[in-house]
Amino acid sequence: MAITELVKNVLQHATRANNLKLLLTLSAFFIYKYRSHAIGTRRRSDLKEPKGAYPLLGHMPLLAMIPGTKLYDFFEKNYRELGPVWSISLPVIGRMIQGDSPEMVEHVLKSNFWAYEKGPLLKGALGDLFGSGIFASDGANWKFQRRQASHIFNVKAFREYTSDVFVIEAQKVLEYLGKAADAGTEIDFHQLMLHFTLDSFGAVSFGESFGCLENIEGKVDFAVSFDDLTATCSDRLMDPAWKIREALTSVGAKAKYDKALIRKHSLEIIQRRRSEGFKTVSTKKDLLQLFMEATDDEGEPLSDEYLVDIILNFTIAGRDTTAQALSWMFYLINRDGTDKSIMKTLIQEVDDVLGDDLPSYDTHKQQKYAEACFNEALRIFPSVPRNLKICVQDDILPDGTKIYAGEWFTWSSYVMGRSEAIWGPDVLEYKPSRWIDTEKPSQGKFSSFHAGPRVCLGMNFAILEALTVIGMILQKFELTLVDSAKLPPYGVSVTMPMLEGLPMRVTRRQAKEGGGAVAV
Ligand code: HEM
Repeated sequence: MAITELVKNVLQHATRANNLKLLLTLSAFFIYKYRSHAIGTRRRSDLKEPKGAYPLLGHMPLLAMIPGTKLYDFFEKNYRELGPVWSISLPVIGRMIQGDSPEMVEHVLKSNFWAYEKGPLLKGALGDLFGSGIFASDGANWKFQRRQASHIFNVKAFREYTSDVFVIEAQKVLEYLGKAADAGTEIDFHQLMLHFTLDSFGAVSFGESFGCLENIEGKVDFAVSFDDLTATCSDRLMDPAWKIREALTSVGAKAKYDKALIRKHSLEIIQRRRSEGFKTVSTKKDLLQLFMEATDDEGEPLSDEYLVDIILNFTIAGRDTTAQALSWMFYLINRDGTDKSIMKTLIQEVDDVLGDDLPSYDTHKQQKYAEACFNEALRIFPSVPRNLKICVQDDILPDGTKIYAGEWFTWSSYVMGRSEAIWGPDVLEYKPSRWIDTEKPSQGKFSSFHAGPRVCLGMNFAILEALTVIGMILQKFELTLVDSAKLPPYGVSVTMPMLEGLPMRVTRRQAKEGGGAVAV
């Protein structure tokens, strides 16, 4: 009753002049309240912040002005100037507390795991890509998928199956390199690796390659839609108004089209598998078959839509990350200033371990130096350079910083991988030897594969895939950068793509007595 009276009163006095006064008073109130931080966020004068916050908008204008190819440099600069803990506030998204130290990362991802989640904002932005798959899920749904997948990834037959797939797909890479070497044409190594990992994933997931390596200069619809949708979803993470932007531009319709194409293609494969059954001459099964044979907690088989989500999540998780790491590794080894003995040691190991033979599931365990090269590249250019989790229970970080429910904890493996305090004075040097005969760094120190209960499930899978293709390429070819002085610009995404690819030249290795280089 009292409210009705109040509303009546306000309406009676709601002249144009009064409305203006009310509006001005409210605006003044909000501008004063949010004078140094974004609307909707808590004021945190206890935290260091980069200069340039606006009333109501917080750091949004500052972030919007940073060119995409300099985003992580902004984080690195703040780390140097403000220390490992600092914060920004953004409208709609909220307050982000950056904590770039191994202790903080271990605290959030391991010790206090249940106080942090992916949260609805991430699910909304990435939902078209991830659906209800493992990446965007929390709680019971995440737990169920993690349990299923952990089991499957440990099945020996599956590991052997993947190993065979990588060899078959890497052979197609060699054919392409052979042609480029003979014709003397430059290649885009980054694109080649993206094709290799997508085709390998097609074969591992669905039992059939997507055919990208057979059509390198052309376009495969699935791959194009997959890339475009990944880029669209990544852009959403930087733009609180993405829904409006997409509704007003053609981006929204294209995202719908891409999502429909990818899902239709995946569903067709699943339905074909259901009607025709799994044809195999051995005991080896692909990922789809293993998940189709799995049951949920009630003992029911998984639905087709759910299977699509699961398989697509694995493809997204494993495709770009591994291809990017391989590309940055070949860049780092060949760039000006890198010790030339690194490549020689790597080739020597390939010759010693593989000779003229094809790699197998067992040989990759002996490629210790190649694995060190791969990890060292992931330290300097982590495939997931920046990450975030939303706090769901008030918490205190190891340095005493409070973090309240609804605020984000963010961290950057890119920044930590370049920190002298964490890695020592030679941090910017590409130095695989730091991985040899030393204790494995903690997950907090080397966080490129994440940490704690949600640590990357495909780490060994990625290493196996990488070592297979590295070994097979170096058995037969020498690769050099077209411009060894140029740092390839990175693109802003959830991962770390090379914006302009990686132009390389390729020559055949000279045949050597006692094995090593042979003709393709
Ligand atoms: C160099 C290659 C790779 C890197 C650097 C990498 C890194 C990561 C990172 C940082 C995460 C955490 C993401 C997050 O939750 O925000 C992650 C999660 C995950 N990765 Fe990888 N990954 C790689 C390859 C792979 C491959 C090949 C697969 C699959 C075969 C895979 C499967 C997964 C899955 C399923 C998760 C989600 C785990 C969970 O939420 O419980 N990854 N990976």
